[in-house]
Amino acid sequence: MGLLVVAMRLELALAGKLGEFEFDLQLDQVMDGALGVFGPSGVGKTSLIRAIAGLERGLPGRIVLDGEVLQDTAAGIFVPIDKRRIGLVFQDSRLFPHLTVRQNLALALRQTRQPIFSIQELAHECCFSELLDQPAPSLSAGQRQRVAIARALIAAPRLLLLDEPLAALDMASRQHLLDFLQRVSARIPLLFISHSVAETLQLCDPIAVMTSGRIAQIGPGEAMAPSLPKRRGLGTVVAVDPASGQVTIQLDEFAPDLALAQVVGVVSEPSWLKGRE
Ligand SMILES: Nc1ncnc2c1ncn2[C@@H]1O[C@H](COP(=O)(O)OP(=O)(O)OP(=O)(O)O)[C@@H](O)[C@H]1O
Repeated sequence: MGLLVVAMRLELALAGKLGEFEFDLQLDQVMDGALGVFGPSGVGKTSLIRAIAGLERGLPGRIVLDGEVLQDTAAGIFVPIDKRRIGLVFQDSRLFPHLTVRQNLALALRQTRQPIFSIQELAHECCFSELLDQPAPSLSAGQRQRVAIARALIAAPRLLLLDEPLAALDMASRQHLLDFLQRVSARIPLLFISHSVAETLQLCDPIAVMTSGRIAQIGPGEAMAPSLPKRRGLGTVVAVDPASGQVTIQLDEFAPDLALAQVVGVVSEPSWLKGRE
């Protein structure tokens, strides 16, 4: 990947209802790097990226990307999804089931005359080179997600929208892909939705916080961090040494503040150990 900083302006003003849920989405943002969108379940994050991608016709208003009007309901403009040059990855992205991984990627490659990545490069970066000739249905959920990210990138989108793209992945793959997405964001601006504060803070700057159909706040990652939910994660105790008080915990969610095998403290006499052998 060469170094080329790409920035583009995204202007968005959409107001209306989907079902009983009311939206008033306003955003005017230079997309440069990765914009994180954070918020509890059901506040409208997926609807926001569906609208930008051209999958949501139910929200009237205006969307302008890089000076191109993608939607202007009053003027009767709605550019269809395949003409927007916007990549999209969902939590449970589907591949074409009758094709191999390579064929899925080759099909997406046909959508662009100016590819940024080759199939081999993406297979290597997203760690699925050995799966290229496998039929798509044989993939695990995590493998499918890695291929879905590659498929979105191979079409050389001008903007990549990611909705919980790493949810199906194990910790090591998540960290690997976060590093890769960080490098990608120097070439292609990203809009990244995740329920993980740690992931969002690692990859994204700025960060937008949504509440009930609106973008309530947007600001630099550092400034937004204190208003994000407290970092929590699941972990499993894998070893206890009562003599030294050392408890080894394997984290199920990666924690960017902690290095591998870092000692964060010693439990002198954990109460929950009392009475155990
Ligand atoms: N096409 C639709 N018809 C009716 N209601 C809809 C439609 N699309 C979205 N909604 C409603 O809009 C609200 C926001 O949904 P959305 O999926 O965008 O939230 P979210 O923040 O992405 O949630 P999660 O984090 O759980 O994925 C929900 O109440 C949902 O039921």
